[in-house]
Amino acid sequence: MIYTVTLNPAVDYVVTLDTFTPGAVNRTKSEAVVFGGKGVNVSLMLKALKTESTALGFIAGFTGEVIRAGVEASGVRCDFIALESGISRINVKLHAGEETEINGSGPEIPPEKLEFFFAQLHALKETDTLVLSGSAPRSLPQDIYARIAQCAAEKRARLVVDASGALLTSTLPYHPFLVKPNREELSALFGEPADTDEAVLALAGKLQAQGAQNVLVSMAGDGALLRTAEGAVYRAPAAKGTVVNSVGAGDSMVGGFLAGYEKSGDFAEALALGTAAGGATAFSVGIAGFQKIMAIHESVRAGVQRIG
Ligand SMILES: Nc1ncnc2c1ncn2[C@@H]1O[C@H](COP(=O)(O)OP(=O)(O)O)[C@@H](O)[C@H]1O
Ligand SMILES: O=P(O)(O)OC[C@H]1O[C@](O)(COP(=O)(O)O)[C@@H](O)[C@@H]1O
Repeated sequence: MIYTVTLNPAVDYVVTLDTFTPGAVNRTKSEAVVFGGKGVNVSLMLKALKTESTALGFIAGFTGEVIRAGVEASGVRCDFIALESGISRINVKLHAGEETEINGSGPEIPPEKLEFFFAQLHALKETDTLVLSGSAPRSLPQDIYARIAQCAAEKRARLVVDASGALLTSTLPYHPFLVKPNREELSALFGEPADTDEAVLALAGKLQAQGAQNVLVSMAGDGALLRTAEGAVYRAPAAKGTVVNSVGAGDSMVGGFLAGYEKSGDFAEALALGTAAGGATAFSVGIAGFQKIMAIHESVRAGVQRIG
């Protein structure tokens, strides 16, 4: 079973405006509400690709209940822990020429609820995959990702991490099967530019030297690069289409990659499906559905190349 962990799920409020003027009253042109948080999005994409998963994490208040109901209605099994106070985040995604995001910090998670979460993880098995994605609410200890990663390692479950900064690096000693930074996150991790394929691959190699197995670097409209544990390098072109809302594209790439890898055990296939899934979501308001992904899958797949 694939388990996704979203310590900090969110309702994403996606608004478009012709122009955005700070300090003034701005009126929207369109608005939409979608359920988000990185692990939740991975589960939604896995479902779209007919791959089962269970969504874990913490929800709170009316927004938490909306997230649970929405995710369950999509057919994803949820085992969220409900908090007794606070609300799950409402993250604002502003589209006014460029994309601006305002992400909340999330509700307080009391120690007993955290203990309950670790008890859930205790049931992990060697055949399971644990996907650890997104930020952690401020109330959680700084080593939270390391502790979860250690738990997965003890159970010999496959670990996948999509997070930034110290949250990501703290998991590397536990040898995650896959990490998926985007180009900006990769550059920020090392304080070095990641503006060419060579630079990206060199930094991906540094992540491997610190313990990561396979490194998938998403590069938005420039596609993606994968450096495998064996040192093979694959490049995928970005899908062609009109961008509607690229929020969730990275999570969709992780979901697509895992669905592709589960089905084929082949990195090129996994990369192709991940890239198609990411593109299809960028061309949609929320997480893309099966038809939209399949419509671009073949052309992306034909463009995937082994370059090293
Ligand atoms: N503008 C775009 N055109 C085509 N594909 C895109 C676009 N934006 C994202 N994607 C696809 O989704 C993947 C993940 O997007 P990216 O923006 O890099 O991730 P994140 O959301 O984590 O920042 C990319 O590698 C690409 O395959
Ligand atoms: O946990 P974080 O880092 O604040 O990110 C949460 C946000 O990320 C998203 O999951 C989208 O992530 P990506 O665009 O990286 O795929 C949103 O749905 C959510 O609002």
